[in-house]
Amino acid sequence: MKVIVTGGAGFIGSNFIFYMMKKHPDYDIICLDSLTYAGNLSTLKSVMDNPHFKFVKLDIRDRDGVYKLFEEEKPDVVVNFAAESHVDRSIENPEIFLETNIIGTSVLMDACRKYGIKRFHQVSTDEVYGDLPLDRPDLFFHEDTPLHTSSPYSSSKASADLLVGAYGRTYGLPVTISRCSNNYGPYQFPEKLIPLMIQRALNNEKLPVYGDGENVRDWLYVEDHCKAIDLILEKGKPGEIYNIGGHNEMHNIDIVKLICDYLDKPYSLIEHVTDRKGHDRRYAIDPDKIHKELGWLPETMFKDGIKKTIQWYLDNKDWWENIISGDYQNYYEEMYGNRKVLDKD
Ligand SMILES: Cc1cn([C@H]2C[C@H](O)[C@@H](COP(=O)(O)OP(=O)(O)O[C@H]3O[C@H](C)C(=O)[C@H](O)[C@H]3O)O2)c(=O)[nH]c1=O
Repeated sequence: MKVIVTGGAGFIGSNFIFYMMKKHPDYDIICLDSLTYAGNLSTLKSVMDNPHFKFVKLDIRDRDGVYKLFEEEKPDVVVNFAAESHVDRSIENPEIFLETNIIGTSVLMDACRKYGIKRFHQVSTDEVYGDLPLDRPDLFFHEDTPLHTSSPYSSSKASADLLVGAYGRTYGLPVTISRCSNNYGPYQFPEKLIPLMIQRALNNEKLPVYGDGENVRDWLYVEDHCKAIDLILEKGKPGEIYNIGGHNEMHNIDIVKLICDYLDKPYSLIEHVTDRKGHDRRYAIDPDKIHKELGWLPETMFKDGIKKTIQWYLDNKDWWENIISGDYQNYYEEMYGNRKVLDKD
């Protein structure tokens, strides 16, 4: 089995490569990644010399490059993790989100059509469903919940999902889609809530919580997510969508306080700042379908996953210190500097 993993030098993609190489040591894995700011070759150093692994630096928008790769490699399966994924960046600069997330996905699927494929799997997000109100804890996203996006990021992912469905129906491409909730774990780029707060708390820097901090996210340990995708590749039905949630809803402010507690840092570091534009209030997935049909359930309790994650960032300071130096630091200071500190009451 030959699997192309796009975006494999990023957070979820790299964790998926590690998971697959352990679970299926006989599979050949090709990582296709353009190494944007969020992709890191150093993340993949433990697999670089494995004869079943190959890294190819390529942008999924590069049609000629993608076709050439497919012609040479004749992959059986493509799992598309490659995406611009950060909501705040999409609000500042939507264009690259549309190009990579929509056009890039269509280029990959055109290559699949041209060279043949057993499965094209699209890694998507629960953000395509929009948000749920805080005062209706009885409501959850289901696979047939209407798409109702808020940000340029989620709109680009929803557009890609629609295209994937269309390629399945019109061209008979064997496609599946998964929509996950918020992932956390090792190798996450420190612009996302959990690693950002860990890294800043360790440096005794202010912890910027958007708005009142009551927004809810459903946290999924990245390895559980990887297991679910592997199951979908093995047992999922072409044409189907599977939601993958952690069944673990938490308010942002509680996560930030928990990180302070683990790192023995004072809550006085926490600063409520201008809210994200269009900020989704609550995400919550009902994982019933993937549980009933494929037997998947999240295995990692949040209290264990967050401990493992914090410990990983403590043990791998070199990895993230390297990443946040230089350009990223300047970018972050600019973004963060634009946010006003809100009064406490
Ligand atoms: C960076 C940051 C975030 N936040 C808030 C904003 C959100 O309510 C929550 C999580 O934010 P983050 O940007 O880490 O993740 P989401 O916007 O929920 O989106 C993430 O999860 C979905 C499923 C994807 O599909 C996205 O690709 C992924 O980025 O913390 C703050 O309060 N302060 C901060 O400095």
